[in-house]
Amino acid sequence: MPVLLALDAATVSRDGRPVLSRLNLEFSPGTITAVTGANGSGKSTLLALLAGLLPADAGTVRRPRSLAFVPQRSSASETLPVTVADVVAMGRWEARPWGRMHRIDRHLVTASAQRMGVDALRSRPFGDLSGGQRQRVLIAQGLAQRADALLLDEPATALDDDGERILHDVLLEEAARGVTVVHATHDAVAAARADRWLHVENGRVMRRH
Ligand SMILES: Nc1ncnc2c1ncn2[C@@H]1O[C@H](COP(=O)(O)OP(=O)(O)OP(=O)(O)O)[C@@H](O)[C@H]1O
Repeated sequence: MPVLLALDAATVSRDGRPVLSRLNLEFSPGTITAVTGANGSGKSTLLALLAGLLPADAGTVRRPRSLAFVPQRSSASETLPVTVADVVAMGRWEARPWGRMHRIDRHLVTASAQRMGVDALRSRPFGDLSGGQRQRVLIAQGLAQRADALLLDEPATALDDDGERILHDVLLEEAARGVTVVHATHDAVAAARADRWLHVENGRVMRRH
C-alpha cells in the first residue's frame, strides 16, 4: 500500500514548548488508526500537525492530495448565522472554490447528512443544536469532503449510543473506500477495534497494537 500521510522526524510545539518530538509515523490508505492518551497528552496536537493546522518545527509532514479534518467543535459555525445544511455544504468548498455547487455536490451533502442522521435538521440554525447533534453535523461535513484522508478529533465525545454505532460503521465504510482514517478517542474499546492503536504519553507516541 502506498503511504500518503506520514510524519518524518516531525516535532511540534505549542507556546514555544515541544509537545511531540521527532515523530516517525506512516498512515496507510484503507486503514483506521486510533489515537489515545490522557488529557493534554497531545492527541489534538498530533491531528492538527497531520492536518496542516499546526506547522512542524522540524521534520516533514507528507499529506495526500485532499484531507478532511473534523474538529472537536467549531466555534466559527456556532456563532455564524448558518444552517445545518450550510455547515455540511462547507465540506464541498475546497472542491468548488469558485462557488456553484453541482448536482454531485448536493448529492454528497444530502447523503452525508442522511448517513449521520441529521438530514431532518437541515434548516435549523447550527448554533441551536445540541452538542451531539453538532458533532454529527461536523462529521457529516467531513464525509461530504470525500477526501483521501479523514482525521477526526474525539468524534464520539458527545454522541449517544446510536451515534457511536453510526460513527463506527462510517469509519469502516470510509476505510473500505481506501480512505486513510485517523481518530482521537478516549474509548479503549473503539481504539482496540481500530487497525492500529497509537498511545500518546510524555511527548512520545507508542504503538499499542
Ligand atoms: N491553543 C493552545 N495554545 C497553547 N497550548 C496548547 C493549546 N492547545 C493545547 N495546548 C497544550 O498542548 C499540549 C497538548 O494538548 P492537546 O490539546 O494536544 O491534548 P489532547 O491529548 O488532545 O487533550 P484532550 O484529551 O484534553 O483533548 C497541552 O500541554 C496543552 O496545554
